[in-house]
Amino acid sequence: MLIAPSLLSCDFSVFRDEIVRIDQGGADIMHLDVMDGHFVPNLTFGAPVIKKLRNATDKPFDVHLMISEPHRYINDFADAGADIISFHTESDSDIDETLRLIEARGVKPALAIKPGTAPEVVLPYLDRLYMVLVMTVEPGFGGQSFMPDMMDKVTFLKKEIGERGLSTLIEVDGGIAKDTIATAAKAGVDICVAGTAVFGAPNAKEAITELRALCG
Ligand SMILES: O=C(CO)[C@H](O)[C@H](O)COP(=O)(O)O
Ligand SMILES: [Fe+2]
Repeated sequence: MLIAPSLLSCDFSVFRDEIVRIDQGGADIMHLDVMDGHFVPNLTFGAPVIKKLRNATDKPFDVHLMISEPHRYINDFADAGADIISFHTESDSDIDETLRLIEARGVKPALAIKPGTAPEVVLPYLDRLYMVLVMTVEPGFGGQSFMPDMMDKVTFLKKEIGERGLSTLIEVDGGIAKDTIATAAKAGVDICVAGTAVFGAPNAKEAITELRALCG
């Protein structure tokens, strides 16, 4: 299991130091939540901020776009140093065109689905995807409760990935904590995003170590 702390819950007044802290704490991937106040009712940061932070770590930058028109900004996030770009199937952008923009930049493409979205929507694109992001809360805010019934989507997608002989990864995002991560691990999740569970803990390194250990 790879642990991807969500910087959404970090202390933004020392954003760079927070990245260094979780890098040294054993984070595998840096999860960066981009929100536009339109696709979701919250605003965070964009490509210029990510670009300035890119040299704080060598770990991959996993950019989760919660924006209405992701296709308009793919080049900006690629220029900023994104390693993985996830965008939502529920956005207004054409999925095929947006994937092509990501592929053209050599960035790893991922599709994200909200809790109300059926996993079947990603199937036509599965063989092009590095990862599928299954949301386990409604996107927009950290600190919400994990939705265990989303694991049915993980099981469904893992089966499809296996049958097609693909290596597409499954990431879950929202409410991952000490009491929920084993459920995700059992379902076959490859990457767990954790915001509150890492940044709300007294010691981020211990929190990351404990989360990983709970996966068995
Ligand atoms: O995409 C997100 C919210 O839309 C965040 O990545 C997610 O909520 C992480 O926070 P937490 O672990 O506190 O639930
Ligand atoms: Fe996220």
